[in-house]
Amino acid sequence: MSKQLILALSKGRILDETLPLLADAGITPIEDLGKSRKLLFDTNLPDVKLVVIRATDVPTYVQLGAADMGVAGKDVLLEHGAEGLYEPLDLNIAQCKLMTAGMVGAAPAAHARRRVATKFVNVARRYYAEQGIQAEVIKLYGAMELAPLMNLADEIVDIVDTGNTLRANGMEPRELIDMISTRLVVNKAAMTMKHDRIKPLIERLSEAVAKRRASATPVN
Ligand SMILES: Nc1ncnc2c1ncn2[C@@H]1O[C@H](COP(=O)(O)OP(=O)(O)OP(=O)(O)O)[C@@H](O)[C@H]1O
Ligand SMILES: O=P(O)(O)OC[C@H]1O[C@H](OP(=O)(O)OP(=O)(O)O)[C@H](O)[C@@H]1O
Repeated sequence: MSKQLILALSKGRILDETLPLLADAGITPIEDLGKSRKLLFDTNLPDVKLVVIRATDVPTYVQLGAADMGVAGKDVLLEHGAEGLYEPLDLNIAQCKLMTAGMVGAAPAAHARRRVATKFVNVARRYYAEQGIQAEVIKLYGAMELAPLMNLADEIVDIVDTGNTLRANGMEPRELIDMISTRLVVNKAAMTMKHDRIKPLIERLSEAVAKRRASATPVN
C-alpha cells in the first residue's frame, strides 16, 4: 500500500462546501478544481492527493482501496452499502431528508402494491419491505418528481430539502426514511495501514466541523 493518501471528493453540490472544511484541516488543492478538466489534483501536502468524481462513485473508490478516504452523502452510502468502509465523521453539510412522496391528495391505501420511482433502489426495496408494503421499484436517474405526474409511478423515494421541487410539481412529502448529511468515509485497510496519517486528518476535520457548528449557533 503506497504512503500517499488519496481523498475522493464528490463533485456537484457537496464540493463547494467540502473545500473550506479541507482548508481548515490544512489541505488545499494547488489549483482551482472548478477551472480544470483534471480529475486528480495535488495539494499543498506532498503526500495527499484529491480525486473529484461523481458522488455515486465515491464509495466504490474507497471500498476497493483506490482512494483511502472519501466524502459522500449518507444517501449514497445507504444505497451503496457500508462493507469495507468506516464512517468516522459527519461533516454536517448538504443536510436534507430521504423521503417518500406522492401527488397531493393521492395517498395510496396502506398495504396496496405501489409503483415506486427512485434512483435509490436498494434503499427503497429495504424500506418498503420493512413496512410490509409490496412495491415495484422503478430505477430512474433524475427528475423523479416527473414520474407520478406522468403516471409512471404512484410514489417516489427522493431527497427533500426545502420541499420546493415537490410543491412545484403538485406533490407532497409522505414518510421520512432517513436524515441525510455528508460523511467522511475511510477504507478499513487504510485505516490500519496508514493510521498515523489518517487519524490526525480526521481530528483536524472534526475540529473544522465543530468550529463551523459553533459559529453557526445563534447566541441568545
Ligand atoms: N436539495 C438538496 N439539498 C441538500 N442536499 C442535497 C440536495 N440534493 C442532494 N443533496 C445531497 O448532495 C449530494 C450530492 O448531490 P448532487 O445533486 O450534487 O449529486 P447527484 O446529482 O445526486 O449525483 P450524480 O450526478 O452522481 O447523480 C447527495 O448525495 C445528497 O447527499
Ligand atoms: O426540496 P428541494 O429543496 O426542492 O430539493 C430537492 C431536490 O434536490 C435534488 O435534486 P437536484 O437539485 O440535485 O437535481 P437532480 O434532479 O439533478 O438530482 C433532489 O433530487 C430533489 O429533486
